[in-house]
Amino acid sequence: MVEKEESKDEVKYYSLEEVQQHNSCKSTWLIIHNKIYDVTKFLEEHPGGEEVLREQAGGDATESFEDVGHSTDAREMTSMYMIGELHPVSIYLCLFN
Ligand code: HEM
Repeated sequence: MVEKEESKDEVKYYSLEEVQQHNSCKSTWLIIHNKIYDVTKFLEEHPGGEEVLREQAGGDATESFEDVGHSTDAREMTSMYMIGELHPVSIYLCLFN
């Protein structure tokens, strides 16, 4: 029987609270455009340095990510670290609180 290694069409949703727990160098998650990225293994490789990513750890890095004006290559690279999306309820709460 052939089994799929992973199902690409299944989106994993995380709440803002879950993302906020991953704010250390042991586990560093970021939100960019409502998508969640685990950049723990990328910290040392990031051309813009580790520090800028750490500053945003556990939170929404969309504005700083866009302010830098990342290249198309950098944008494509983000998909390697995407682990899921921000839960719609968290998006709603972020917008209206
Ligand atoms: C998964 C997320 C990210 C990826 C894959 C990524 C990737 C990259 C890459 C490939 C570069 C080299 C320049 C380019 O190609 O544009 C770069 C530069 C840089 N990045 Fe990121 N980046 C990410 C997130 C962030 C975030 C959240 C910030 C800000 C908090 C940031 C700040 C910077 C800075 C300051 C530079 C240096 C720009 C320069 O020297 O001109 N990056 N990044």
